[in-house]
Amino acid sequence: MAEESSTSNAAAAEAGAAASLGHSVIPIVNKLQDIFAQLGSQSTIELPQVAVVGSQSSGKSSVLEALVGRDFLPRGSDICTRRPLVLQLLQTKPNNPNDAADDQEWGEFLHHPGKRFFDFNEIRREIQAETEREVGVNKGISDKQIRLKIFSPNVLDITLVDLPGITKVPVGDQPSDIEARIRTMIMSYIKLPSCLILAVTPANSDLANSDALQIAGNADPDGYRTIGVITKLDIMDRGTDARNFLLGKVIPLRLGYVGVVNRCQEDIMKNRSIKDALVAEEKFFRSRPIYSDLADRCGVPQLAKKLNQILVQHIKTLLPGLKSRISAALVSVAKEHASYGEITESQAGMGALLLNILSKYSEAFSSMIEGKNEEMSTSELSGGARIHYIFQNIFVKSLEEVDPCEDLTDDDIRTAIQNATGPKSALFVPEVPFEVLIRRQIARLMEPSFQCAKFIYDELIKMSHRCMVNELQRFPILRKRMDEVIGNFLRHGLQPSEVMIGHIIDMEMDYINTSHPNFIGGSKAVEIALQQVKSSRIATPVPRLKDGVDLEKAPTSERSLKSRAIFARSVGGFVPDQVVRPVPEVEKTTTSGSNVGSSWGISSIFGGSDNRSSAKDNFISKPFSDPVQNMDHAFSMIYLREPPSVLRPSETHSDQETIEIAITKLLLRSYYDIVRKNIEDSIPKAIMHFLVNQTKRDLHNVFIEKLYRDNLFEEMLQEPDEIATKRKRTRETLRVLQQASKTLEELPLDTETVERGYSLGTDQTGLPRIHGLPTSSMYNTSSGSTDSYTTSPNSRSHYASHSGELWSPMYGGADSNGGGHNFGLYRQ
Ligand SMILES: Nc1nc2c(ncn2[C@@H]2O[C@H](COP(=O)(O)OP(=O)(O)OP(=O)(O)O)[C@@H](O)[C@H]2O)c(=O)[nH]1
Repeated sequence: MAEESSTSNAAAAEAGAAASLGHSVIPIVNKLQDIFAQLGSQSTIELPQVAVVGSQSSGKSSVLEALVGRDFLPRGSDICTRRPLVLQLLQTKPNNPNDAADDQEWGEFLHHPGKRFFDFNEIRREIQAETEREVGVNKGISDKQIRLKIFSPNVLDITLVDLPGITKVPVGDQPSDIEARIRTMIMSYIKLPSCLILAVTPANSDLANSDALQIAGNADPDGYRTIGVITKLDIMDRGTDARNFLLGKVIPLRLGYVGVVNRCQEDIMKNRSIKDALVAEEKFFRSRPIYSDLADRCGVPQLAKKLNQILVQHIKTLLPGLKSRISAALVSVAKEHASYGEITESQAGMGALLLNILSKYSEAFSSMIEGKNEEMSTSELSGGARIHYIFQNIFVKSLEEVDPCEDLTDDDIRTAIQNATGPKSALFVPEVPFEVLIRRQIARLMEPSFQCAKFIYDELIKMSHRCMVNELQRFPILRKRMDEVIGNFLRHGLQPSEVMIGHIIDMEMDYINTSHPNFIGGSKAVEIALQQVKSSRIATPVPRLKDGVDLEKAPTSERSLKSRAIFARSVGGFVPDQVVRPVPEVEKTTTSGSNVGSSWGISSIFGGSDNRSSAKDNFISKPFSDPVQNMDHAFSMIYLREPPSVLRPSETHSDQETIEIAITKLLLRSYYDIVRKNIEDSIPKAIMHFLVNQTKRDLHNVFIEKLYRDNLFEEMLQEPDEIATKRKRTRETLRVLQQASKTLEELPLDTETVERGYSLGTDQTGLPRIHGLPTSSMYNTSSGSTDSYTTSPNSRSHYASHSGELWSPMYGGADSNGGGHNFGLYRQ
């Protein structure tokens, strides 16, 4: 007898713990929270909140209390919960597990910040008082929350909500629409997809009319997050039982039902403890054979188990994300740790390390240029690709866009042509001005070519800075010295490439190869120029050119020109600066018109008059000073005007000049194209050869020559203190992450292990180990004894088939019967 009672006490103690909500999940959650903390993230595991709903006095607060395992909620036969109570359970971590003070549990209300309530009876009184402060003493209700935090080392971080019960008839201070108001209030909590609903219905009422199931059905029509709780099984009408309710035969529910027996009002008056109540509950079910085959759906521990299963499912859904975060963190921390390297103190070791760094740097630099860099970016161009871009998209493209005649006005060309012929009237194609002008244009290519080399140089400098950034972090002195060496080396590499660029452009300017097969040549240029002028004349409404010449009237000349690669020309008259003497329009037209008309073409070689002479006539305003005539004072002197300091060609173009200009432009463009192609090809080659490839080839040697000195090892491999600290810190983070990853791998998330309860510890190796606890159920502690009733797999499948439950928890389907569980309660 004595033995039986001690067994019963032990069972009661264990039941208290086992019945608590989340008891068996706490170790998993704790471990996961630790992992989050190790990852340095603020985020924690968010568990779904649990709300109890049901009609007034159905036993909601009693169920919640039993799940929490502490008496602290006002309960009574009358309306008790009149404001929503949001109860946040928060786990405290004992600083010292051996210190009893660390085991303390207390409550804190939002409306009493900072005040700790260690006496749970006082918490109950404060809930009552706070309710009354808001809604008076006469049964009034309010949707204004009371927020209470319970701190305890033995709870799971979860939020529970106790809601006012549904009532139909207003009493006391209740408004006439009390039912609608309460329903709206309840819905605002249970409609949240993350809310688990405990739909509480007393067994002594009609389940088909259950307010709880009705409102839960509205919020969760698929039943993925609603558990039916049948209370007061002990006060059912004699001769009735709740079997059909529990089996889901009255109203099927996906997550099923759990029947419970809480303390009656008398128990409350007598201050019966929850532990005792759990023992009494167990006795109740044990003494009712009608429930013997429904062991998995009878009793508060079973309700806690069901909730635990759902929480496990929830945690399972979080794991993949957590795992990938840990893996990512592991990779980056491992890399960072490797970048801090190991400490080397011997001279030989330092030499080898330095040599290794210099070689790796040179290789990394070459790889960057060649595009073989391991850490190749996919978001932007880097290394060699940027060099290619500078050559092709900047240098070549800019050159292609250049028009060699762009900054040459017709007047410039005309002036050049006239200057080139000197005092004579030139007869043939203006070759000299072409060469002068093309040289000027080729010279323009010098600057962009130098610029291109500078861009590549800058690019190489940038690349050198990006090389081995992490690895060299620990050796700032070496990094600085290497930057100096490579900077000097690149600067020296720039010089020969610039010299070469100068040569290439000079070569192009030095010899204008008019025999180049791609050059248009004089005759073709003449032909095209004539066509151009002709078609432009046709296009213009005025049939005559500005100087009054109709080219159609010169067919012979054209033919002659077409047949020859050169053509004769008649130089347009020089007109002095307009300031000197403006030429009347009529006079100009007549002069040049007759000129061109007669001198255009081959015929003009022999018969053409020189414009300059006619122009000259215009300038004569004073008699020529002659010594003979000077003697004769009877005659007035003829004075020539001083030639103007600046002479410009006349404003008007002769027809011939127009063609000459067109020809010159054609020749310029054609030859420029040839040069441009050469430059576009040879400048990048020169830069690659003298600067880029030279650097690649010789960098390693230069490093060795400049930096690999016995007496420099120590100085260059000097590490800042901060690196040593970082190395230590990352080593620790790495260890923690490895452990977290291993813990995660070993988390026993199969339902069976979780239900049985387990704890995670650390073995001597520092790695986590898992203990299976004997059991989380009070009912099979004495397995093998006659009091232990284990449900056989057969019997489980039997009642499963009768259950009418569609077990598929909100986080993705698990079998509520949890094949292989050992939760048998009662003798069959
Ligand atoms: N006999 C018996 N009485 C119970 C049981 N559950 C609750 N009671 C009693 O029923 C009354 C109401 O319980 P509460 O837990 O306050 O019910 P509630 O649904 O929270 O009530 P309100 O918040 O007022 O809506 C109390 O007197 C409880 O002691 C049970 O399983 N058996």
